[in-house]
Amino acid sequence: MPDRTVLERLAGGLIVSCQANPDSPLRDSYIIGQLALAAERGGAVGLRIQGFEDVAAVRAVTDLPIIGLTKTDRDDTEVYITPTAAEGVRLAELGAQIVAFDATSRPRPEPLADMFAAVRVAGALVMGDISTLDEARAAYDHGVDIVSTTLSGYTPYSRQLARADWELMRELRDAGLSFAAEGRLNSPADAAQAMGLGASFVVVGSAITRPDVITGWFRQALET
Ligand SMILES: CC(=O)N[C@H](C=O)[C@@H](O)[C@H](O)[C@H](O)COP(=O)(O)O
Repeated sequence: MPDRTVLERLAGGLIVSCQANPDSPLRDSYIIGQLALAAERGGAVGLRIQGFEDVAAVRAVTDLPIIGLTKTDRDDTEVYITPTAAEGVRLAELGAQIVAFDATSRPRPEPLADMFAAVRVAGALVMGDISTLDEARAAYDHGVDIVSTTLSGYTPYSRQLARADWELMRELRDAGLSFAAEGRLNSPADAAQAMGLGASFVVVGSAITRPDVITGWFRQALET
């Protein structure tokens, strides 16, 4: 059975997403492991890690809780974050205590409830990456342990914002639904604001672990 106390370990804390796109110079599992160690040194209470190799590499260097996911391009669906139960189970076997799934309302290859159940049997909790309040409600109906605002702006029907989706966070809070805040939290002030809006914990990626993206922010600021 999954260890539910992992959510208590994460509560109120910072989870750092250590991911590198295939075209990034940082795309190397050793480097991802080093980014994870740097995040731990800075006080992260958990890590969000993409792909089997990176989850294994990070598990080998730290005991921090891992939220694992895959990013899989498929011809038959728009869903790309952990689209199948088999991927989720493998992530759990490699040491992810929480597996993140796309929990949007888009057509998917396998039913959410089945994927959640399979991952639980493998010993991990499930996070539902959502883009709207309705998707969060549906994810809880299907038995999710926590939802994350990850996919706001990444479905055509959700708010398309250049900043974090504070409105979605307020909606989740007002509906009494536990949530992780994630997506475009690009400064310490953003992270603190998300906690102030009732997030259980916050997940930050680009602003900490994507120097190519951060460099672009600075370059743009100099151009204007
Ligand atoms: C939409 C999607 O695929 N998000 C991914 C989910 O794991 C990551 O690429 C993000 O970096 C992560 O969600 C953190 O967000 P931000 O990098 O904005 O702090």
